Amino acid sequence: MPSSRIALLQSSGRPGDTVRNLEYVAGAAREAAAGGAALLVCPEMFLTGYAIGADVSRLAEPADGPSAEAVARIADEYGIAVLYGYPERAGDGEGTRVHNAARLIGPDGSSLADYRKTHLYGGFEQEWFTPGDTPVVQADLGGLRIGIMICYDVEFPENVRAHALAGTDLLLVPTAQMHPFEFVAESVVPVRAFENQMYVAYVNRTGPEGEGETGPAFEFVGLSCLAGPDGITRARAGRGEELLFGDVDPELLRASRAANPYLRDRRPGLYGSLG
Ligand SMILES: [NH3+]CCCCC(=O)O
Repeated sequence: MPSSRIALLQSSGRPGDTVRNLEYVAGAAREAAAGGAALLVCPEMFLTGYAIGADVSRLAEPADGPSAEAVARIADEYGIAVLYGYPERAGDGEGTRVHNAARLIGPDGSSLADYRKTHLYGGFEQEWFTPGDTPVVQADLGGLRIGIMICYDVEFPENVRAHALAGTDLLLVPTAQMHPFEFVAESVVPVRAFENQMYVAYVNRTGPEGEGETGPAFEFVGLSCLAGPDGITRARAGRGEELLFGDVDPELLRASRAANPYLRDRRPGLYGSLG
C-alpha cells in the first residue's frame, strides 16, 4: 500500500474568532490538498483559541454544530480529511457541560470520530472542561487505523499503549504545548511512537496567548512533528506558523514492528494493575 501524506497545521489562528479560524482551516485544507495530503491536522482548541477563559462556554458548540458543518464543507470541497480541536457543548439544562474535544471529518465531509480529552491539564482546563471517559477512539482512513488524543493525554504511557494494543497505526495529537515543556515535543513524542510502534502526529499551537499576571498566560512552543515507529522524526516544524507535511508509510510500520516486537514480547502477567 502506498504512503499517505498528511499535513500538520502549526498555528494559533486568532483566539476568540471562530469565523477567522474556519478561514484558516479552509486555506490550510486548500494548500494541504494541493501538496498531496489526504489528511489535515489542526491543533487543540483551534476553532476558538485555547486561552480564552470564560469565552469557552460562549464559543462551545455541539459536536455536530455549525462549525462542524463548515469544516465538513471544507473537507468535501478539497477532498481531504480534517481533524480539528474545539470546545464541545454536550448535554442540556443542568446537565450541560463542555469538553475539550477533537473531531475527525472524512474527505467527503462525513463525521468519522469524536474524541473528548481524558486528561485535563492545569487549573484552566479543570475549571472549564469535563473530562472524557473513552481513552481509545479510532477511525479507519486510507487503509490506516487512526487514533485520536489531545496534548496532555500523550504524556501518559498507559494511554498510548492502549492505542497500540487496539491496533492504532497513526495517532493524531492536536496540542497546546507551552514553554517549558519543549522536551515533550522533542523527546517524549518520538519515544511514544517507538515504544508503541506507531506514527504519532503532534500538532501544536504557536506563540503567546492569553493574559497572565506578568505577561502572556502561555507561550506555545510549536515544534510540531510526525514521529515514526522507528523513533525517527520524519518531519519537524520550527516555533512559528507552518504547514508541515509528512508521509506515513505502511511498509515502514510493518518492517519496524517486525524489528521492534515490543507488543509481542510483553508479559502482562508480570505488570499487575498495569498489565
Ligand atoms: N506538559 C503539560 C502541558 C499540557 C498542555 C495541554 O494539555 O494542553
